[in-house]
Amino acid sequence: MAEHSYPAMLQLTGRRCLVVGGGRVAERKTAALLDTGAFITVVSPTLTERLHTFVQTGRIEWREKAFEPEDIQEALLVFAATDSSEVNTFVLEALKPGQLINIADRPDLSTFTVPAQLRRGRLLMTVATEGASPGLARKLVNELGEIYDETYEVYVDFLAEARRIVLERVESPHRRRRLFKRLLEDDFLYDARRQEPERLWGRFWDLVSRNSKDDT
Ligand SMILES: C[C@@]1(CC(=O)O)c2cc3[nH]c(cc4nc(cc5[nH]c(cc(n2)[C@H]1CCC(=O)O)[C@@](C)(CC(=O)O)[C@@H]5CCC(=O)O)C(CC(=O)O)=C4CCC(=O)O)c(CCC(=O)O)c3CC(=O)O
Ligand SMILES: NC(=O)C1=CN([C@@H]2O[C@H](COP(=O)(O)OP(=O)(O)OC[C@H]3O[C@@H](n4cnc5c(N)ncnc54)[C@H](O)[C@@H]3O)[C@@H](O)[C@H]2O)C=CC1
Repeated sequence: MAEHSYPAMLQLTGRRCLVVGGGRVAERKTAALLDTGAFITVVSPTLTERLHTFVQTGRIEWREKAFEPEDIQEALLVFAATDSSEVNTFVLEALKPGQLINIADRPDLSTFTVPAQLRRGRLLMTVATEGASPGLARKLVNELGEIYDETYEVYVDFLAEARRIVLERVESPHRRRRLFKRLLEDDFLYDARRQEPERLWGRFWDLVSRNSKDDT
């Protein structure tokens, strides 16, 4: 039986991440780390223009040199993204217990691969093919982007706040479940799409007041 990868959302605030290489692939992996709160170090004699701007704006640290095993230090995630498979394997050999590695040209030796992603605020959709076809992952994410437009950022924020209020005000688990289900019906999404917060919240409060009566 084939062994499949396990999906997980990593919280990287305050953790160290090391990117080895400063080309196109390293740039993409680094860009995806920027808003995670991780400390990002890039080790490479050269950088793309975009990586240079990340250095200039203080978003990443740059060690302008070839990779050495000491660079690994206490990084949780390590990305070996140079154009030399020998260097990438050298990075793997320097890995210490507990560190996770992504090797750009060797998915078979990697502890994790990176899926294609579409973000709408707190909503994240990812597509992975376990290395079978990164292009397909990208294509499907582009298709998802057409269906799940920017409205979803507002909508997910609304759902989060609405959920918090329901948890605070409605005691009966049965009523809560019914409300959560009701909130996912399309009329709320349509209100979010029309950018009419008053109408959206009006509908919500109306629903809550009807459903929290006689609550025991
Ligand atoms: C295993 C994996 C390891 C990893 O990197 O995590 C891996 C491996 C390899 N990719 C290769 C090629 C390309 N990869 C892309 C693009 C992406 N690659 C990504 C992920 C992954 N790529 C992981 C598997 C993900 C999965 O399947 O679920 C994405 C989804 C995420 C990201 O990188 O952030 C990002 C798209 C998202 C976006 O654009 O937003 C493009 C297109 C382009 O560059 O424009 C090309 C060129 C076209 C082509 O070849 O298809 C090669 C051959 C290199 C060579 O020819 O030597 C290897 C090595 C091999 O297959 O052995
Ligand atoms: N996983 C993925 O998504 C993809 C992986 N690839 C693979 O990734 C490799 C890298 O691709 P690109 O970024 O396009 O290459 P690139 O040629 O743009 O960049 C390579 C970078 O590695 C740096 N480098 C070289 N030797 C180094 C060393 N000893 N220590 C530190 N840095 C060093 C270079 O200075 C350069 O910045 C490709 O050779 C290919 O095998 C290619 C496309 C997508």
